[in-house]
Amino acid sequence: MEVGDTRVLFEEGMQGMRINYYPPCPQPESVIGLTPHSDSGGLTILLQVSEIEGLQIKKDGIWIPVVPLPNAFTVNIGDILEIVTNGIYRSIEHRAVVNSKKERLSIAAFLSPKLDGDLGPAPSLINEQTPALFKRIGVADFFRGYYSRKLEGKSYLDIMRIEKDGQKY
Ligand SMILES: O=C(O)CCC(=O)C(=O)O
Ligand SMILES: [Fe+2]
Repeated sequence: MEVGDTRVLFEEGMQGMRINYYPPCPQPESVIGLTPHSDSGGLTILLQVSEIEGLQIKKDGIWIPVVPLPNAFTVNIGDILEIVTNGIYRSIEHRAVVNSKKERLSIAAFLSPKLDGDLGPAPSLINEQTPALFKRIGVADFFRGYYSRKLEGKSYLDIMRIEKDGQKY
């Protein structure tokens, strides 16, 4: 992949930050802290404060805890990186569960492209053998669509997939 393909997209990009607070819950199995989703941006840098467990990723249909390491960030791949790499890097579906005794805090920094461009698979990755798997879309329209829906696994990314012979790839 040519460096310029990512530079043009992420140069002068945006950084958003979300602080999530999960109070303790006496019936943790009956609630969810944060519903399953993939992050919209390029990369997410996440701090699981005080190393309290709660983040889980979905791998082969199974939820797996991401055990926080002391003094370490967790880095998640977001939907935009999946689109730009034409599916070579996959965004990760994740959720947060709550704890019966301990409160939990996480701080997520989302690194995204600037709003006034468009995004799609990097031109240097596309040829006849490996056609584009995702549509091109304006960055602002992409985020408008993402935030106007419920968080629901990777369902928004599925809308971006190009349909071929009646099938989405
Ligand atoms: O609390 C966590 O560990 C996950 C937070 C998260 O996925 C998000 O803010 O998008
Ligand atoms: Fe997330």
